[in-house]
Amino acid sequence: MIEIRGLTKVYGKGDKAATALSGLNLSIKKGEIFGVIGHSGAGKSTLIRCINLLERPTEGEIWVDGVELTKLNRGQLQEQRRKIGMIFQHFNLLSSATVYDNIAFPLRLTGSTRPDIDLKVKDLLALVGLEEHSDKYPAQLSGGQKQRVGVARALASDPDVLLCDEATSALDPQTTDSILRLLLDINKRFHLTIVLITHEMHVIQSICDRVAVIHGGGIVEEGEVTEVFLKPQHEITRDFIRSETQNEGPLRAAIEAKQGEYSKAVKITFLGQKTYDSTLSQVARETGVNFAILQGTISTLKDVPYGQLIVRFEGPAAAIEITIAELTAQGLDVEVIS
Ligand SMILES: Nc1ncnc2c1ncn2[C@@H]1O[C@H](COP(=O)(O)OP(=O)(O)OP(=O)(O)O)[C@@H](O)[C@H]1O
Repeated sequence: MIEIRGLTKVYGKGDKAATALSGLNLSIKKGEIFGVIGHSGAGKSTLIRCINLLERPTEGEIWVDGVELTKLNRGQLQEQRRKIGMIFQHFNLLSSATVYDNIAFPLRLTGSTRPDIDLKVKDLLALVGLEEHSDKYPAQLSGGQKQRVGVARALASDPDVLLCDEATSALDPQTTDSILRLLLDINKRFHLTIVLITHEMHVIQSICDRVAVIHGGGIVEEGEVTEVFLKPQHEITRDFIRSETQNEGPLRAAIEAKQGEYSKAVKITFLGQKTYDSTLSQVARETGVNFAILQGTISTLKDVPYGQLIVRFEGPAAAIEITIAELTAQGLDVEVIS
C-alpha cells in the first residue's frame, strides 16, 4: 500500500545542512495499523510528513497505492492527497469555525453539494460521537473532542490511508485510550490503512499490527508487534519496552539472592491462548521442580494475549533442564537468565 524507498531528507544547505532521514526503506500493507516509534529528534515527524509530501524528500521515492507521489505535478498530487487523511498532535482545527464547518471544510473545497455535505458531516459526527457538539467552536471542546473532530475531518474525503502525527501525545491516558479505540474501530470498519508515529510504546502495544523503530534517521528494527515487543533485538527497542515494564532493581536482587547449583532464573514468554493455560504448573509437577515467581506480566498486544514471567526453578540441575526442555517443547519461549 505504501512503499518508501531510499528516503533521505536534508534540512537546510551547506554548513547548516541537517540530515533528518537517510536512505530509509519501509513497506506498509493495506489495512494494517503500522506504528513508527522513536525518541525525540529521531525523524518521526519528518517521515510521516514525507508520506503525503507535506515535506519534500531530498531523495527517494514515495509510492501510495501504486502511484509514485514524488513524480506527480501539483494538480495530480492534490488529487492523490485526497486519499490520504491526516491528524495532528495539536489538532490543527480552524478556531473560527464550528465543529460542523471544520468537518465540512474539505468537502466544500472539492465542490460537494450542500445536501451531500450535510449527509456526510452528520454521518461523521455520529461516527466520532459528537452529534451534540456540532455547533460548538474548538475552544469549547476538550482535547479528546478536538481530536475526534480532527479524525472526522480527516475521514471526510473517504481516504484509504490515515496518517497520525503524535495524535494522542497531548491527551491524558484515558482520553488517549478512547482515541486509540476510535482509530481501531475505523481501521476495522473501513479497512483503512493507518500509519502512526509516537514515542509511547503503550500506543504501539494497544493498536498496532506492525512497528518500526526509528533512530538517527533510519529504521533500526521492524516487524510484527508481538515479535518486536517480546523479542526486541535493538537496544533502543529494549529501552522503550523497559519504560513500559516494572522497575528492574528489586528483580535483580531477587535473582541474585539465591543463585547456585539447585536454582535457575528463567524468563518464560507465553503468547496467544497459551497465556491462559496451566502448562507451567503441570510441567513442574511432573518434573518435581518448584518455582517461585519473581516478576510477571499478563497483558495483550492489540488483541493477542501474552504473558511474561520471570521465575526461579528450584530442584536438581537435571530436573531443571528437563523442565526447561518440556516447556520449550510445549511451545513456550524460555530464556535462562542466570
Ligand atoms: N524544519 C527543520 N529545519 C531544520 N532541521 C529540522 C527541521 N525539522 C526537523 N529538523 C531536524 O531533523 C531531525 C528530525 O526531526 P523530527 O521532527 O522529524 O524528529 P521527531 O522524531 O519527530 O522528533 P519529536 O518527537 O521531537 O517531534 C531533528 O534533528 C530536527 O532537529
